[in-house]
Amino acid sequence: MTGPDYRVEARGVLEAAGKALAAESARFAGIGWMRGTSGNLSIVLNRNPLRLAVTVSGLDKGELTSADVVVVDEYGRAVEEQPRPDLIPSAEAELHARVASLSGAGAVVHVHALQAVLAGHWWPDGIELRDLEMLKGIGRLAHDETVAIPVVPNSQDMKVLGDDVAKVFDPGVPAVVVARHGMYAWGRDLLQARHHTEIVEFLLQFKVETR
Ligand SMILES: CSC[C@@H](O)[C@@H](O)C(=O)COP(=O)(O)O
Ligand SMILES: [Zn+2]
Repeated sequence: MTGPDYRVEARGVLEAAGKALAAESARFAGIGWMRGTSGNLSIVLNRNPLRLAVTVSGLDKGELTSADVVVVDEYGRAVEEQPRPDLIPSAEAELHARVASLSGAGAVVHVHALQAVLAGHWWPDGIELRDLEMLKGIGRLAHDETVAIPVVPNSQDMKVLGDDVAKVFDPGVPAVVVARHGMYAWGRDLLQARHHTEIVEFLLQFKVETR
């Protein structure tokens, strides 16, 4: 393992990740993008083998604590060696791992943000955007360039969802909409993943409201 050895540094690393994930969840819940138990977040702890700290499943995302975090592998399965092996990782942990692996991102955000769901409804084959200043916030041009946010159909099978995301994955677009479900966005760290989430939701709201 090239990153932190969980048996030695595990608790400190995981606690810091759990603290960051809980704070970020509360932030997204506060703006209505993680209503109820919806949404989940992850931070990549190690690349090879892939290990992510992911939020636990089924809790109110506005009320997570730093302990509500699980270490998962590339299939989203909880690894054996961790402080709380009894905790259940997010039902979507496998998709987080797939996105992290496809994109090389350091953090992945999944929110049930309404404009993403509406845009996925209107443009199920991809959402085209152009000539908007906010496109610069996802590393694209504000003028004369068309950027398409990919859309995949929803599924309860994370392998199917992951394969669909892989088919439409664009390394120049740090987000994908899951139709009738929500949005995944990612970045080099949790802060950039947050920024991408906020910017894409803004862009999608513009698109929906000007259709
Ligand atoms: C109303 S939450 C629906 C869930 O199935 C899922 O889509 C979600 O975002 C949260 O799942 P979780 O397992 O708590 O991470
Ligand atoms: Zn979801």
